[in-house]
Amino acid sequence: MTILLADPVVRAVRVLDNGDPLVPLDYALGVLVREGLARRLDVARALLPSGVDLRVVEGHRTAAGQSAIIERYKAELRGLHPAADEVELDRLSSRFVAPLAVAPHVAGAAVDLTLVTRSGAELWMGTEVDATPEESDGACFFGAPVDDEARHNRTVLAGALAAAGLINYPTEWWHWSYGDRYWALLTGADHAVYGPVEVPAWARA
Ligand SMILES: C[C@@H](N)C(=O)N[C@H](C)C(=O)O
Repeated sequence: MTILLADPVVRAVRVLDNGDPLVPLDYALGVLVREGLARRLDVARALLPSGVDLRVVEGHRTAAGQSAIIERYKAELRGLHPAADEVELDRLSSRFVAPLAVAPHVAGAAVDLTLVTRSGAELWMGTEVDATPEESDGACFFGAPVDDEARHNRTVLAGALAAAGLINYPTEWWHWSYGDRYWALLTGADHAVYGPVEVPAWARA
């Protein structure tokens, strides 16, 4: 059964931040991630079939950016589920966006990504990156019944990223992380190694 990011077991995981800095990815303009994650993405890239590469769409996200996505999506959910209380809204929204307290992107520990050919064409994955459960009728879930091409490409993506030490958030085929609380919970690590981190001065506009 999928553990959602709103589940209290995620928040209960300890964080002992190892202080890895945020670093830019030279193959993804404007994207910052923790150094340990960047190294693992390099490993994953090397494991991909010839002619296929990662397109990293997003890495570190500010707390304000995370909160804005939460508020926007919760407003949509309130319209769709007028009888839902706040606990249920938190649960539903965490299928698509993490609660701020445990947000992997805010820790620089997560990437949203897909696969591209050498010429930059995106491979078919069954949905666009960031399609909500409602927009995609559930096809955004990694294990959803998608067509053979999308299943093959999701399997290639997962094979490289999992071998490099990342874990997937099962409600989003494109979301992978290393070092955050969710990663620690799923891998059985004693603690998370990345907590919330600010954008360094050198990277601010
Ligand atoms: C909003 C979506 N792109 C995303 O990043 N979701 C994950 C679960 C997150 O908020 O960490």
